[in-house]
Amino acid sequence: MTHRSGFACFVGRPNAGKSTLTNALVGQKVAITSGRPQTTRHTIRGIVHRADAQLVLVDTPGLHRPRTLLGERLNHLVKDTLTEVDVVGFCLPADQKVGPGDRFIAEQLVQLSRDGRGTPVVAVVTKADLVTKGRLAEHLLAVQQLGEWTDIVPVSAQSGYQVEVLTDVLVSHLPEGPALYPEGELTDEPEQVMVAELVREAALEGVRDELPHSLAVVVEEIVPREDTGDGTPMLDVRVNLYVERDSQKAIIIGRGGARLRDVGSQARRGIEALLGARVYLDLHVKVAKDWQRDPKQLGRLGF
Ligand SMILES: Nc1nc2c(ncn2[C@@H]2O[C@H](COP(=O)(O)OP(=O)(O)OP(=O)(O)O)[C@@H](O)[C@H]2O)c(=O)[nH]1
Repeated sequence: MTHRSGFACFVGRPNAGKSTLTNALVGQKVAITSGRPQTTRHTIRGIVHRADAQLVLVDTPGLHRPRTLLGERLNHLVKDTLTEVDVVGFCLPADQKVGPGDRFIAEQLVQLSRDGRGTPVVAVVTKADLVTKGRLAEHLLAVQQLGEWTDIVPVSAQSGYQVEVLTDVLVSHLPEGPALYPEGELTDEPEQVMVAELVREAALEGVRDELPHSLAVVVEEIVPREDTGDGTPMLDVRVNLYVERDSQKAIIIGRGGARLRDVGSQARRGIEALLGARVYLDLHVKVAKDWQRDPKQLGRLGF
């Protein structure tokens, strides 16, 4: 039996279902999903282990037109990722007509496969459960006409429809080779980034409209506590949340600090599950003016 291994990534407009699909393929929640666009800022990988293959999924923040410097950095990150993978899955949600955003990404993919190594692109029609068979057929035709795809696969991450088929198709484009990661390893993303994602997700809950892109989260340190009293392991996790304006700081903190306490306890539950230890979470909210437009600050905040 030949064994294949390699990298795949999903691209697509915001909300196309990339993170949810990654989770469905990997079978465990690793990336952060939400009903709002562009919550995934970092490249988070999930790994599909099979007897005949290992598929490493790179979850990208989504190609989009750069509006701020942050947007440009994200696009570079995406392009770097695309040239490094063995196969690209271009996600197009079945419940939305092919639009200018999709055409923009399609053009970029064509350009990339010309400049790069001719990376195969599989068109993935996501959220198939949301439409009728007739509508799905129409959408598949529209997607076919959008560009040159090695395959077109309709899937539903929600119902599991064709998720196995998609895995087979992606695996078929990987080179022969041994497993790249030991089994059981779900992500090679540093723990700190996942902790930051959990805090960011909790902090944006319910206030996404007010501060969608103005929040950066940096984990300063994760240190085991020396003396925990009863001997059970405990970690001190210190996290800074950066916003651009004082008014945004007030939103995060809430009246009398009530909201920040809720954010802390919600994030802490996730972090304890992730790190497998009790956690003391120390959150600090800071104002960094116009951090999205300042290259120095972007560097310091990890972008
Ligand atoms: N019904 C249905 N909803 C889905 C499916 N896949 C994703 N969704 C929903 O679509 C929304 C967006 O999904 P995400 O996975 O966060 O999309 P994304 O492409 O990663 O989004 P960005 O991180 O913004 O680029 C969420 O509300 C999901 O629950 C699916 O197969 N069926």
